[in-house]
Amino acid sequence: MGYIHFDQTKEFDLILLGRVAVDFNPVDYYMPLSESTTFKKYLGGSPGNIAVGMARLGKKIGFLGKVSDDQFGDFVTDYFNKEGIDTSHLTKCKKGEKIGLTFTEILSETESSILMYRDGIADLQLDVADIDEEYIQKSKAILISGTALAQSPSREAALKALALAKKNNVVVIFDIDYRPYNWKSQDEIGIYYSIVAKQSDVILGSREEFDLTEQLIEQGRTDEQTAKYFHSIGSKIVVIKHGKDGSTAYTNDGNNYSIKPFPVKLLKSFGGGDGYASAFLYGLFEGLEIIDCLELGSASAAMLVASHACSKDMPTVEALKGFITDSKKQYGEMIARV
Ligand SMILES: Nc1ncnc2c1ncn2[C@@H]1O[C@H](COP(=O)(O)OP(=O)(O)OP(=O)(O)O)[C@@H](O)[C@H]1O
Ligand SMILES: O=C(O)C[C@@H](O)[C@H](O)C(=O)CO
Repeated sequence: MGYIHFDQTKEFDLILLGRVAVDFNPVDYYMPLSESTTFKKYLGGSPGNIAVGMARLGKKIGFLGKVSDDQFGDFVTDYFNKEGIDTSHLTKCKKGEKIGLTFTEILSETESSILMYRDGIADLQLDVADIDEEYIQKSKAILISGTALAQSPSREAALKALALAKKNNVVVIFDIDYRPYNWKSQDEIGIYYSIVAKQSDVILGSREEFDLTEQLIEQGRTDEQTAKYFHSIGSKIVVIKHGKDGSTAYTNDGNNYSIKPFPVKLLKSFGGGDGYASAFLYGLFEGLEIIDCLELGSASAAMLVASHACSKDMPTVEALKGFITDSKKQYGEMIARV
């Protein structure tokens, strides 16, 4: 059943709004970051990773974002260009703002942390003047990444993009994407996350991220109560993730579909969410059944937590489907289906 109507006449499948950053993942991992000496550099930033993931899956992707006017800004822009992602609206800051740097600490297969350098950050300089209605009109959907709401002027830019998407019948996808670093207060998180979530067709987040979103609406909701609420005000699909315990998609016809993680040898515990989002959304654009979209998302997530990188290790359709086939051969057809 098609829960989301995408206008097939549009040039872009998805335009993402938010940060693109630079990840430095230690080569000498399974030790404290303070002891690591060697790192690999990758494009990073959750929406940046999702953009790469969806481009790898063959989707036509645009991006609304700001980067630094330096070699790292060039790196991510060139990377997007090589992946076929439109960078016409990925613009450079003019006052020396710096791109986000993410140093990851991989203590063990299951313990990781992320040290973010985000002072004077470029991506939060996205301005309402950068939000072009003609660009948004060209897309089936936009994805707003929650961290873009953390500070002005990016906050107002994201809200303008939201308003223009609604005005032009462009599907709105909200990846809640909570990163504490740039938020000034819990109240601001509740205010701005709820504004966007209430107007979104698809919402993706962990239970904790939905709790933050609902803190000024009603606290302590169950997943079912959360989904029912957002469906009652217009959301079509609510996806609630529970890490290694899997995830569930709630659709506005009252059905829900759950998926478990694919068994995989973990290398790191982060990056799964970006693989999950890119492959799940790919499935939606392909018009697949929700359970098939979830299976793709769960498989991509597993591939990402088993990899050293996020963006660089995003799978192609062939690799993703090969992983699923191999997993089912090894563990059984229902390995991830609940
Ligand atoms: N140990 C694991 N083995 C296999 N898959 C996993 C594991 N941990 C997480 N995943 C997959 O990754 C998905 C997303 O993970 P999680 O719920 O942590 O989202 P997230 O916090 O947004 O991820 P990220 O670390 O990218 O921000 C899970 O729903 C699951 O499918
Ligand atoms: O989202 C971030 O800013 C961190 C990313 O750069 C990093 O790749 C990650 O943790 C992805 O989930």
